[in-house]
This record gives sequence, C-alpha cells and structure tokens, in this order.
Amino acid sequence: MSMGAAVILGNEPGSFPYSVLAERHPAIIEQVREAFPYGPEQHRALDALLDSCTKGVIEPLPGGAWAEWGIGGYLGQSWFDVPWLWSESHFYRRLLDAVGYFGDGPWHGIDPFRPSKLAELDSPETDQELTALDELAALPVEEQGAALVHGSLWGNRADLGFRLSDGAAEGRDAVPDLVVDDSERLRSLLDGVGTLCLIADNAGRELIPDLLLLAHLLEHGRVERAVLHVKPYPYYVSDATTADVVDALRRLVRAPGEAAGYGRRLWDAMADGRLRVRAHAFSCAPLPYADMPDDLRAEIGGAALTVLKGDLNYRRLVGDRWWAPTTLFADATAYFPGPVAALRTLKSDVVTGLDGRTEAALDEAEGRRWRTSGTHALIQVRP
Ligand SMILES: O=P(O)(O)OC[C@@]1(O)O[C@H](CO)[C@@H](O)[C@@H]1O
Repeated sequence: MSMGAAVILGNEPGSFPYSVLAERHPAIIEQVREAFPYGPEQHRALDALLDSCTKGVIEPLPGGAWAEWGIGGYLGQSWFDVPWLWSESHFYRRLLDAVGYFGDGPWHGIDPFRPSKLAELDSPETDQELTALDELAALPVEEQGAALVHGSLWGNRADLGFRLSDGAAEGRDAVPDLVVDDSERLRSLLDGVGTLCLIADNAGRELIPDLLLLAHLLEHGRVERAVLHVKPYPYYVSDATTADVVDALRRLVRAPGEAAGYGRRLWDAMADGRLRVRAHAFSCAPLPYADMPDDLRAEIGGAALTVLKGDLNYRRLVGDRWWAPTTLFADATAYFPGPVAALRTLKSDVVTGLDGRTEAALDEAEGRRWRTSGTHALIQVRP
C-alpha cells in the first residue's frame, strides 16, 4: 500500500475535521450534561473536558491500552494537532471518564448516550421500517436480500453524532445511485460457507437493519455463522454496544408482524451460537485497522467475509488519510486479513475506489459537499 497520503489532522479552520473538534464535541458535552441528573463532580469534570478539548493539550491517561495506542507520543500537544481519528476517539474516552463511567461510583457503566439511542429505537420511523418487512415478505428471496443490504447501507445515515453537528442532514434527500456499487460481488461472497464478521456502527436505526440482514443471511443459508462486532463501551454518540444489541433484539421480538419473526430467529441463533456478539477492545481504539492486534487479525482472517459498516469504520479500514479518491480500494485494504466489504454513507472526507469521472462529476455538482453530507453512499468489496 502506498503510505504517501497525509494523515488527516483537525487543525485547519473551516475544514470538516476542525468543525468536529471545535463544534461537535462541545455540543456533545452539552447534550450529555442535559441527559442525566449528574452531580457537581460530573459537571465539574465536563467543564474541565470542554476546556481541555477546545483549548488544552493531551494529558496522561491511566491504563495500559492508551499507552499501547500511542498516547506517549502526543502528550502536551493540542487536540487539533494530533491525528484527527486519534483525537476524536480520545475525546469519547475522556467523556466517559468525566461522567464516572469507568469509576467505582454509582455512575459506573451508565451509558451517557442511552436516552438518545432509546428515543430513536422507539421512534415512529423505526415503526415504519419494521412494518415495511410485512411487504418485503411477498418478494422473492433474492430481492429481499438486496433490499436488506440497502436497508443496512442507508441505515448508516441514522447516526446521532452526525445529526448533532448537521441538523439538516435527515431532511436532505439521499442520492440512490451509489458512488461505487460492488453489490454483485458482495452477493457472490455470501455463498453460504463459513463465518460472516459484521463490524457494526450505530445502534438503533442502523443496528436494526443490520440485524435484519443477518437474520436473512442465516435463515437462507447465505452464511453459516455470524459474528457481530460491537463497541466495548459507548462511543461516537450512537455506536452500538452489547446493551444496544439487547435493546434492538427486544424491540424486534415485541414488534407486530414479520419483524417479530426476525427477532425470534436471531434470538435462537444467539442461543445456539450461530450468531455471536463480540466486543473487542480494539473496536474502540483510536487507530486504523492496519494496526489491529494479532488476536483480532487471526479472528478476522478466519472469516469468509468481513463487512464494515459506516463512516468511522471506513476511515479506520482504509486509513484516515487524504487519499486521492481514485486510489484503489483494493490497494488501501491490501493489508486486511481476508475478504472485506464496506457499506458506508459518506460523512467525512476520506474516500477511495472512485473512478475519475465519478469524482469529477461529484466535484462539479457539489464542490466538496458530497464527501461529508451523508447523501451519498457506497458498497465496496475486496475479495
Ligand atoms: O461512523 P458513522 O456513524 O457512519 O459516522 C461517524 C461520523 O459521524 O463521525 C465522524 C466524525 O466525528 C465521521 O467519521 C462521521 O462524520
């Protein structure tokens, strides 16, 4: 792989990464502050975090993981001057510290994003999406599969962090033509043999369609087993944890119509081990997948296919760099230990695998906006 492209930093005012550090993170702190009746300790810690993340520098963190993940090299530097991916990931870790998530007090393990995730799961939009399954049942199985792949892909627009900094996002029309569409290749890799790893992204309205797709693939013998990788702790506002998988499955089994059947089949698949949930520490690491530890590399290497959902996982997959958009996806993912697919709506600058004409047409029509607006999507596969 060419390592030539520069790593993305957040220090260019006016850029998307800068706006995430300067605006999205402070907004997230306020949202979390309002969501719970925290005590003075938490409020003070949130004040300190706001100060640090906007004006301060990277400070030491206890625990071995962050030492392994490179904190030593960034101590004393501004949050804006270290790799953007690293800085963001570190923000979520600090936020959880501030609200006592890792402490031994009463707030231990309380997900500060849970209220917004649950609200989404209970929304009328989720009801509608589940009701649509009743009509889907009348279609040929192949068409059901294609529709569920698209449901999972576009479910990625439902990302609460993104909507926080871009309130108009949901109202904007999605562009149904994908900027890259390897869905035929994806279908051919779902040939019924072996394990599918699905590296999940958001809870709620993204996780539900991800689960529906897994239920379909298991039921129709397109995969033998599936492993759903979720985050070991709350992350990037709405990223799915095990608790979110439980909430989504409970939502499904209690739903009317076809949805409940999907939920029950998934519940059974969990019970007999065909569907497993995995919360590897590296899922919350501030690093690209090229740096994944050996145990995860071996596990993923044993899968027939790994599907990565969403924008952040895409950044981690190809490396959070200023790639020329025509860089081959196969080159950027050559290190990955097995067949890999990305299902992503475009919400940050990174992209690979476009043909030159597509890139030129998008630039011509939208300037840089197509990269970050969440209206475009892609399905990319490297067998
Ligand atoms: O991974 P997701 O949920 O599709 O998107 C994550 C996101 O909202 O957060 C990051 C910026 O904070 C970007 O990768 C993207 O804008």
